[in-house]
Amino acid sequence: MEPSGGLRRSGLRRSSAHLEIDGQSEDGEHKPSYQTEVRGQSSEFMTQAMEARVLTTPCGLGEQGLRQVLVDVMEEVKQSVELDGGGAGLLHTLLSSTWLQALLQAFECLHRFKRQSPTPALTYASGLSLQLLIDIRSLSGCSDEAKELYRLLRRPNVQALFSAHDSVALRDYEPVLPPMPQEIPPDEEATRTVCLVKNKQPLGATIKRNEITGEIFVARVIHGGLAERSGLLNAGDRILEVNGFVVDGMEPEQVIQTVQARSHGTIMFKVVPITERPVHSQTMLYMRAMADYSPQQDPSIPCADAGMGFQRGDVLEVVDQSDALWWQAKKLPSTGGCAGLVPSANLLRRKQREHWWSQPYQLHSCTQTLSTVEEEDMMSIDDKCVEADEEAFDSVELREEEGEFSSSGGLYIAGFRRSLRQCRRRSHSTTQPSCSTRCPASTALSSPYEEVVRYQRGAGETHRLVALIGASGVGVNELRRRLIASDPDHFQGATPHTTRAPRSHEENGREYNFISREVFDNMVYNNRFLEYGEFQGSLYGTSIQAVKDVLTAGKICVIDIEPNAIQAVRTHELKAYIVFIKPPSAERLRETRQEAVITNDNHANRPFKDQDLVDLEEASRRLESHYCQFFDRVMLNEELGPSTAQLLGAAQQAQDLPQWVPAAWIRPPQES
Ligand SMILES: Nc1ncnc2c1ncn2[C@@H]1O[C@H](COP(=O)(O)OP(=O)(O)OP(=O)(O)O)[C@@H](O)[C@H]1O
Repeated sequence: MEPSGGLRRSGLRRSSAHLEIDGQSEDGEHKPSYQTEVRGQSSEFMTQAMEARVLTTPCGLGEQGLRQVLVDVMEEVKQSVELDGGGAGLLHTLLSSTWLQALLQAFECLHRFKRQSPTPALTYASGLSLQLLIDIRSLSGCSDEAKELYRLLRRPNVQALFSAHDSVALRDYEPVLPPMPQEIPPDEEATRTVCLVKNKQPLGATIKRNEITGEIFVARVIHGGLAERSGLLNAGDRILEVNGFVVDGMEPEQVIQTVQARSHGTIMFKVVPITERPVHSQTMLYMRAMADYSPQQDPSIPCADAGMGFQRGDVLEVVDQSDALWWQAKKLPSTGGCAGLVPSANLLRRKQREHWWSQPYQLHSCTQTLSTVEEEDMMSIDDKCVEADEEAFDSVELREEEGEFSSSGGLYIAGFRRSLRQCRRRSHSTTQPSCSTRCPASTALSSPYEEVVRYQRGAGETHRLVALIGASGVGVNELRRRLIASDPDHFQGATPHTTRAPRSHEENGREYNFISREVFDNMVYNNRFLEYGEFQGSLYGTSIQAVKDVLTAGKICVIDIEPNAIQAVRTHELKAYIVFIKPPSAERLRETRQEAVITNDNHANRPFKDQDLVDLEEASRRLESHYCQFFDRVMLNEELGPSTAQLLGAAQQAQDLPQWVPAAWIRPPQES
């Protein structure tokens, strides 16, 4: 029981029933009030019965006494017990408890004493009379009244009266309080009865056992769960009983079974609350998962049922980071339910390193054989391309270019050169191919979560770069070309650089920026390229500046990239919106790609074969499975018309609607 100074009337509330017994004397003086907490849900009729009782109880407790109020309450509770086995029974047990009765007796005793106790007029009357006698004698000429007072004070009977007064005033007349009942366990007053009403939802708390003492504790309270919402159970509380069963020495599983025995209805815990409650600071932290996690496959999770699985790309709202190892989070879009346990960034990184239980999307090629095999796969395709007739590529390039001129009414759309696309397959990202930075996968390993924030481009800001990515042959370039052609004043590609000599029809700065190998090398050295590569002895690359030129001209820059360039475009200044172009099913591919041509085999520009469709599906699946966490949008390229319209919508939404972006993009440049 803890005193409180409020003036509340007693009552049981409907959903979180407090029994509050307050006092106010008839003369309006505040009396100490006592509050016993029995939270939980009492039944409707109990609530009404108690509230009715309260309303008819006179305010002043002086005459009737607290115990009388309690006796009345108990009488009503007794009648309700037969009707309601939950809340009423609990309240009856509480009000009948010996310790509560003893405390109320002590309270009444003190209350009576405070009202009736005589208080001395002076603490030392003899001393004051002596002082007066001395003062009067020291006067040179005193009045008759002063002489009279002097005579009175010197009388032996008056002196005896003062002396008697002083000895009475000095004595201690504190009341003797009734003894506390012997049978109360010493720590009984430190326990709390917590009553929660379960309605088929989980309790939202985990428990642990002290292996030495066998004591059971609340290990963690899950955010948004029943226990957390009640505010009555805290991590560190020691559980003594569950529904009347003593739990000390029980296996945690047995305790859980006892709790789970009731899928709904009242569960009563007797707990010793933790003395120092942890301070919860509400965090508004959002993280994009850069790794997959499955609690069911993680033997180290403290409670798999409380765990929450996620996949790369999921955005998590982290609601509790108080535990260094296990955070609590909700997956967005959140339906407002219970949070789940997820490994902290450090723990997940450690697990990824161990990686014996999980499948991180792509371990770095230094450490994982699979990745190496896949890379070799791609290289072998590359080699085949290189072996193909050089003239074939040149003629394709020329034809494309002519097509672009004619289809766009004299408009030239840069950046579609076949040779550039071919050279990409052995390309480099802007960061030099050091082992740790070359592929985005390595970054994800060091950072399994990426903090994200909601971002919407401001009116005066440049547009976000739109970067398309997809397996070769899926239609990335076809869609990009159609998007730009649909509104060339609004969309534009970035003009690539090459060391190749210009052809007769080519203009510097239109098809390519033609530069010397020396200049190209210098640009590579200074990290000026998003990606670059070599094809048939010439270097090709897309520079950051070429993209920025389009953006600063107020247009939306649309480029296509290889996975190696993902990291290079995900920057504060480009804020790339990455669209993954996905093929439809093999059957739909066959139907829609009747007129399509492919250039990723020994032959350039030949019709799709069945095996091409199978390969395309497989390459696309691999690409998605490795890099999906970086995709802002996944788009199916089924039929060209609707797909172009869909891409147009996505590119526009990237500029106009709020999107999750890495928090580092939004922070001031020096912090990112
Ligand atoms: N939705 C579609 N329906 C029919 N044909 C399509 C569709 N999308 C693309 N194509 C055709 O498929 C072929 C390959 O497309 P595209 O050249 O755009 O592929 P890509 O993804 O850029 O790959 P690469 O860089 O290897 O050429 C082209 O002939 C293109 O016209």
